[in-house]
Amino acid sequence: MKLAILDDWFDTLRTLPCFTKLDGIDVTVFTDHEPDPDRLAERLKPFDAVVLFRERSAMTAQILRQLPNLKLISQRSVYPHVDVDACTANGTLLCSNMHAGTPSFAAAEHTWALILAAMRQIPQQMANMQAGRWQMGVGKTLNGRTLGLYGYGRIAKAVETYATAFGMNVLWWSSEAGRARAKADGKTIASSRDAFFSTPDVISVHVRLKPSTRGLITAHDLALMRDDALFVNTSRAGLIEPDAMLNALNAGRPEKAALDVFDVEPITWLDDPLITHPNVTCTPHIGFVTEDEFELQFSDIFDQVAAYKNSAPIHMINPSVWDQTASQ
Ligand SMILES: NC(=O)C1=CN([C@@H]2O[C@H](COP(=O)(O)OP(=O)(O)OC[C@H]3O[C@@H](n4cnc5c(N)ncnc54)[C@H](OP(=O)(O)O)[C@@H]3O)[C@@H](O)[C@H]2O)C=CC1
Ligand SMILES: O=C(O)C(=O)CO
Repeated sequence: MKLAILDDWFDTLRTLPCFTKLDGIDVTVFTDHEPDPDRLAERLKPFDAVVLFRERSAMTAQILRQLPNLKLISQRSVYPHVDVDACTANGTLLCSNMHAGTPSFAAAEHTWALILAAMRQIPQQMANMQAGRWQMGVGKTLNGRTLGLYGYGRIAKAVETYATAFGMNVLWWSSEAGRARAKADGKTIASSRDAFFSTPDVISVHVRLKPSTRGLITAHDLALMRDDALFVNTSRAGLIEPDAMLNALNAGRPEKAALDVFDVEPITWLDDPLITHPNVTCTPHIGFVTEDEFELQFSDIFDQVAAYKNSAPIHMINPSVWDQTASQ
């Protein structure tokens, strides 16, 4: 069996203990990204199976038509960048690890790393020290402040548990269905969407990107935020209306942003006005990048590949789930 792993840009999977589950399988790891569909199809022709590190290479009908011998696609998490109908037409089995590992703790912890770094100006304080300057940037205490959480899903709930430990008040907003679930769980929901944006000291967004949530957070929403507030995004940049984040920071509302996700990843140029903005704390999409999380998630993926090779039963999810989720 020949397996291609796509978009493992830093060749990290090979270092995981669970990689040994692929023993006996001829594995090729592609550390570059091939954006051209026909060239990607050409690249994949020799392979029986493909593992998608995340939603970077779309498995479209155009590609799958050229891969009649592709037997298995296993993708981490669930995104709509794999054409389910084309897989069915092709006889390609599509699996995900979605129901096994969840990325909630790693991403939630990283959300807090960003909040703390921004509130205490840690990157700036460290840069000053390393430049030989002993200066004191005055930070903000979290205790007693209000955290606004947008989206009532796995990561938002994990983020909330740490907020409680910091003595923060939590105010929620989500889709109507999310708000109904939050209300049933006894959470405090903002009286209106506008009230949600105008009240908190920190707002963190935890929503999936799909056609209906693209541009969900608008320039109007950001302009409602306090002029001393922090906006945090570890979900997807496409949830924010194009250019709204930079314009809002330049207008001074919110004061700061802490970002793990960007419109184009990886960035390939210097002087990006958002990333180099003095009021932005940023990281290169590392919310889920921990040894523990990788092991948890790819262990499932590699089990599926090995099960397929050994003709053993594979954990599958209902294809209709693919319609419910999406990303960039
Ligand atoms: N930075 C990183 O490395 C990582 C980022 N992520 C990202 O974090 C985000 C959250 O993931 P996770 O918590 O697992 O997702 P979940 O699916 O558990 O939760 C998503 C939430 O979004 C809500 N939602 C959906 N549509 C809307 C809408 N129109 N308005 C408001 N809320 C809406 C859902 O509510 P409902 O379903 O009730 O409508 C749900 O509460 C995702 O974007 C994911 O891609 C995840 C892991 C790592
Ligand atoms: O699982 C996710 O949504 C991530 O951002 C990591 O790819």
